[in-house]
Amino acid sequence: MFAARSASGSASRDGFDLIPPVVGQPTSPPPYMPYPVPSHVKLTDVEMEVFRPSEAEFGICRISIDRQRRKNAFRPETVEDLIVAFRMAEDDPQIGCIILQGKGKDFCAGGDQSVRGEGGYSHSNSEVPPRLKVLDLHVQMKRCPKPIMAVVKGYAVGGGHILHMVCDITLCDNTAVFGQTGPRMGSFDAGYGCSRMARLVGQKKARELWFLAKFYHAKEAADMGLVNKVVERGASGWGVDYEAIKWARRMMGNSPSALACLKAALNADEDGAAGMMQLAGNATRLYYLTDEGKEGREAFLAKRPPYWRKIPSSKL
Ligand SMILES: CC(C)(COP(=O)(O)OP(=O)(O)OC[C@H]1O[C@@H](n2cnc3c(N)ncnc32)[C@H](O)[C@@H]1OP(=O)(O)O)[C@@H](O)C(=O)NCCC(=O)NCCSC(=O)CCC(=O)c1ccccc1C(=O)O
Repeated sequence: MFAARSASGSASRDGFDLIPPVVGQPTSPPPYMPYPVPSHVKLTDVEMEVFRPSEAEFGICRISIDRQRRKNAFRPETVEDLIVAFRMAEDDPQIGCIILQGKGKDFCAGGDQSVRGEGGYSHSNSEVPPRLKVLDLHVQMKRCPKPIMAVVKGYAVGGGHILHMVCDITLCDNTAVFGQTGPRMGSFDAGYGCSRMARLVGQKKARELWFLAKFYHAKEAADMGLVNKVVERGASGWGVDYEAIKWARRMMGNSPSALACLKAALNADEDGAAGMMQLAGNATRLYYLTDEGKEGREAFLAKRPPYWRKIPSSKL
């Protein structure tokens, strides 16, 4: 039961107190288990894990880029693994929230420059000129109906910085460093790398980030609106991982369909007709559940005219 509302109101009475306490202590690694990846799926550059806080809750799927020798820079195979991993997490009805992180000390140092050839990134199966397909991954992440949260430690630069910006929420610890390097490296992202950034930090600041290609520490990034919360790393280094579990449980305690529709709505203006289509798809999905939607299907299958007037909701 809720306590009686005080005259002045209270920010702590927002329902969070109804969620059971956080599991585990930040002195040991968070209790993720290997995700049950089917045997026909081979992930070489990405690790998938799962943590379900309790039987009553959805699970959190944690997707980690694992190329630590190159500061988790992504090559074409990494992007393909991420596309597969996000698809699995999105389609899994047991999963309520997805976390994207880098394994080890860094989030991601962008596109792997050592496999970048004359026309793009070399890959045996790629078209000519080769490309990273990372823009396809960005679109997939934005279309995913589940919240995606970036957990950033160390460098999130170049294409790695864009990956965190495309996520719905970003948490980081005080080791995090953010920035674009493209203009120094002979690269740029004129897609979400520009439009999303300008929406997050404003046009002037976005131009500063791209034109100067500077790096920014966690607090500066948070002050600019790139980051939701900076968490003290703590002695163990797991501080932000436990905070991420807390945020995920908080989101997963809310209505999944409400979150999916809100995500689509918040993306809609940036994504033009494709964004409206995503939002509209949710409306059609909900409509299928109405008596009116069912009557249309039943009438067709019974080879009779639909009888709309028997349904009160047809007055709309
Ligand atoms: C991140 C650094 C500042 C870290 O510096 P430091 O701590 O000193 O570590 P290093 O010794 O430099 O790094 C250790 C080790 O990792 C290798 N490495 C780091 N980053 C990369 C990388 N991006 N590619 C390949 N290898 C990398 C480094 O060489 C070291 O290896 P050794 O063998 O020990 O020498 C610093 O590392 C740094 O500045 N890194 C580069 C950051 C960067 O510029 N990233 C790429 C930007 S371009 C991009 O991301 C592509 C964007 C993209 O994909 C795209 C987007 C939109 C449309 C199209 C595309 C597209 O298809 O291109």
